Amino acid sequence: METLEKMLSSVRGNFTSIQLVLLGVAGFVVFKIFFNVLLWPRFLSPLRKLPGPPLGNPVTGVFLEIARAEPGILQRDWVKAYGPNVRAVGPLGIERILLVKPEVLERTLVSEWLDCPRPNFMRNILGMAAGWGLLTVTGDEHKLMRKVMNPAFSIPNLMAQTDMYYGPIETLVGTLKSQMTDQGSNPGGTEFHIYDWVSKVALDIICETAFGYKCNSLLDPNNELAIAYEQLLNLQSGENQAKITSFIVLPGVPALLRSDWAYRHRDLFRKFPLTSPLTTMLDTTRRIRVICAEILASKIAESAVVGSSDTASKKDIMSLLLTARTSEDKEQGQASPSAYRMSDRELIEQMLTFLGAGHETTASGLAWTLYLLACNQEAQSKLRAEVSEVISTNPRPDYRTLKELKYLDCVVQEGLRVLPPVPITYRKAGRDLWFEGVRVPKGTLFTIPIRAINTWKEVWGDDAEEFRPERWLDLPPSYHPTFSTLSFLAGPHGCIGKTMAVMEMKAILAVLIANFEFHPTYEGQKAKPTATVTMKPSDAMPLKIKMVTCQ
Ligand code: HEM
Repeated sequence: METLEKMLSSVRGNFTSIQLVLLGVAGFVVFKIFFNVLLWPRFLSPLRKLPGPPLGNPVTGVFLEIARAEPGILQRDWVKAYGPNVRAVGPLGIERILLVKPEVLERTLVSEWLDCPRPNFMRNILGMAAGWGLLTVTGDEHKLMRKVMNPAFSIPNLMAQTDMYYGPIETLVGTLKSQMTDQGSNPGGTEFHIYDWVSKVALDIICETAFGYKCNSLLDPNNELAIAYEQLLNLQSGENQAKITSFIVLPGVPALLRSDWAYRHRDLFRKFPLTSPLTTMLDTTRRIRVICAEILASKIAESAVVGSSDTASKKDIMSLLLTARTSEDKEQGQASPSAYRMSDRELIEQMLTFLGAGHETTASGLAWTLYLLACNQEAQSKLRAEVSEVISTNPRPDYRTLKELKYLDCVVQEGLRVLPPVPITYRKAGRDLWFEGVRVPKGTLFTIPIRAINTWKEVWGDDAEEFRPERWLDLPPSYHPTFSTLSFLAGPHGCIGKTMAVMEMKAILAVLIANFEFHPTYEGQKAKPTATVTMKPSDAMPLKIKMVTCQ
């Protein structure tokens, strides 16, 4: 005892108190890193019993492999190799488990969704790129916000909106036809980067259905919103994504990036390689917000002048949210403390969310489906036979007619199943949970490998990865109506725009397939998906198009 005291006092004698505190902090940090990166995942975690890929380098874990792979494919390979309960260790020892089985997905996405929120890094990235709206809120705030928005996505409203799709679709058909004529007759077909075109038509449709705003990106290359939005989308390379993600996870950064200071000093970010994409992101999202604010202001002014009945007659989502807000205010004199009243600022964030969540996803879904049809001429001809019969007599089929086109429905479901625009999503354990007898510690990351789930051979059979629309006419007994395809996810955070997106895709495909034939640009053309927020074609999907001569 005496010797120990002597040792301690000799140690104390050599250091000042501040040095001792610093030494203690440094020792704690080194131990914490050692514990998190090596001890916990390798020897202590209850999840270490689950099968999975080798832990790899302690600093990066499986991160580099994931970053290099085609989106969703590595996860699919893991499920094939290790079964549905896979554990993988990411950077700095952070553990993740893959959720594939319907029982576990049901708990995470539906019955225990409040205990399995979106992880902060995901909310911050979505908030930066797609507004601080429905995609970023959670818990009670989410429940209230979603309740206010659900009526805008109701079937009667979607029925009323369907006709709005056809203006942009007809413009697209006319533009493609005139470009084909300009390029002279080409028996093999004219090559188009199809993603760029469906992206424009999807932007024009979402602007009209969400805000009643004519963006006209198909015809007007100078439209402010289209330009700002295109610049924002161009940021979405894998490299930029990695830079933004690694910066945004640092403490305090999301709050900093939301501040006016960050916007005013946005040029500073350009000077450092890690933060360089943020300058464009801050600039473009601010420009989009300003345009959205102008649209909103004109709607508010319009409803004040001509009365809210005029706004009420409009079917775009923003007018509906505004009408709901105005009538609630009238009913209550002022909103009761318990009622959820969306402020102007929140409405603007929602507009950004609809643009972000509703545009690129639909455009990617269309591009992939057209590619799959180009590679499967038999399915394409069968679809043409079905849609041409309708389009030849009724060029603008309504909601009910589109819904009744059985093969079109099979094609859309199958395209979204095989190449889902959102190939992976994440949740985290908000508390300790038990899955299949294994304790899942609070903070564990859940990977929901949508692409792997959609093509899981245990459910879909040996041809699970093939595009075969007919399978929807005779579903396998192992098919689960909610959890066997998760292209739109499920549960309270499932896609609010699902029916709208499906109807829009159906209308666009019906008209395009009735007017054009789609072919690969070379034999054996392969899809080239790139990992951004959504999975889109890295080559903008070149396809050859020919006009359909007789219907
Ligand atoms: C083919 C097209 C689409 C696909 C594949 C798709 C897919 C998804 C997925 C997978 C999610 C869940 C994300 C997550 O929690 O991890 C989601 C959520 C969402 N989607 Fe879509 N979406 C599409 C179109 C649309 C459209 C057209 C809109 C609106 C106009 C929209 C609005 C939203 C919103 C607001 C959420 C957040 C819902 C919530 O958390 O309550 N989406 N979507």
